[in-house]
Amino acid sequence: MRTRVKICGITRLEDALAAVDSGADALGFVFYAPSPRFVEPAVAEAIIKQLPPFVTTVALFVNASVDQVQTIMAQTGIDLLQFHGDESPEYCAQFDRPYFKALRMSPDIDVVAETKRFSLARGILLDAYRPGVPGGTGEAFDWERIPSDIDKPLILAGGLDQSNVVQAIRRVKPYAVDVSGGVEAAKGLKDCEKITSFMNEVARAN
Ligand SMILES: O=C(O)c1ccccc1N[C@@H]1O[C@H](COP(=O)(O)O)[C@@H](O)[C@H]1O
Repeated sequence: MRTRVKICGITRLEDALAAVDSGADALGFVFYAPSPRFVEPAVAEAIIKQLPPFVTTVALFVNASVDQVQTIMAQTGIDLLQFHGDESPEYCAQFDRPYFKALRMSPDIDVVAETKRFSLARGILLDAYRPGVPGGTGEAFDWERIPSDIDKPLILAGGLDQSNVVQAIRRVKPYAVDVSGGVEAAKGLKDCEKITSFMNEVARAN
């Protein structure tokens, strides 16, 4: 099966359209104010309204209030929620929208047990662990640590770029890959050539 691609940290329409033109399946919008990729909901709304059909839009949250998630869902019409903090399964499941849960690969994490805990998640995203930083570190983790018996679609993230994504796909065989820093010109600004190269490499791996 073809590996799906999510390009995260979209803040500009031109980056969104470049990602779509290159074949990205999903676009991520970061609604976590401390992130350099934070996008105002009104800006995300304007971008989303100009997208062609059949592109999945994803809202990324880190320990957001219920009210914030609901407000952004209503304003942007986002398709899918990505919870990248310490949210509980009950918290994640309360919204009227499908979600996937990000797990950070801390030294003692039990990925299989955590995946079972988030039984209603549509997928599990695995990201690098750096204490005190919820994500978007640009760092990869040891893919050998990924258990083979995860019973949900696996989204691989963390330090992916054009130089390592083929190896990552062939080793891990994820349902999807998620990239942010690896296709940027500067934090929050995508580089169209890097997006194209990344997408070409994903196609080569499949
Ligand atoms: O992108 C961010 O700034 C961010 C902030 C807080 C939580 C997650 C964030 N991004 C997600 O982190 C992973 C890995 O990103 P990278 O490719 O290593 O830069 C990815 O899922 C982003 O969506």
